[in-house]
Amino acid sequence: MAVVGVLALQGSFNEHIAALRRLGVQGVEIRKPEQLNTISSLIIPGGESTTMAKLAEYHNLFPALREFVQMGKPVWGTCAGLIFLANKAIGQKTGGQYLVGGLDCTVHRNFFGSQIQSFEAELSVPELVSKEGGPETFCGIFIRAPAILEAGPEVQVLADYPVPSSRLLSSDSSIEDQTA
Ligand SMILES: NC(=O)CC[C@H](N)C(=O)O
Repeated sequence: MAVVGVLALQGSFNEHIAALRRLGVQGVEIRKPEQLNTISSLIIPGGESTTMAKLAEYHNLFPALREFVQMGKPVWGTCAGLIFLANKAIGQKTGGQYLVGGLDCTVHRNFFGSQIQSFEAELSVPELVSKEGGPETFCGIFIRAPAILEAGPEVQVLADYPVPSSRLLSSDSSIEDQTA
């Protein structure tokens, strides 16, 4: 059975392990730097990136996570996990937070607002359909979701969500986000 590591500090790691199980893949909880040596791919789940970063720092995970990414091993980031993987983040709490980096993009931490503004939207995924078949759209679940505001030339965008230009203006990078 294939094995995938799931960073299990905070957030939806159980849900990711359950999703892997449904696909016939074993998810292994990762909490310590040395455990990264036992896996060849990793998922960083959604949750709360500031809290997750503090826990990762406490467990001295950042150097090992950065090395894992730099080795070119596959890493999937969901929501807070995406924030971890971004080279640059804006809208952070005072003092900022550590990032793993490796994904050439700028992410806005709480671009779509607070928890109560969470929503679902059908996203068109032509690239996935042409490669893998399946339905034309994918249901995106935006739970206090971050947004990628800029992506480097090597980043392949599989789906996007149109936002009103007023929203872009109100997500000024100089404003620190205190919404948690
Ligand atoms: N669903 C999520 O993972 C939300 C992430 C959240 N915006 C954060 O900063 O961590």
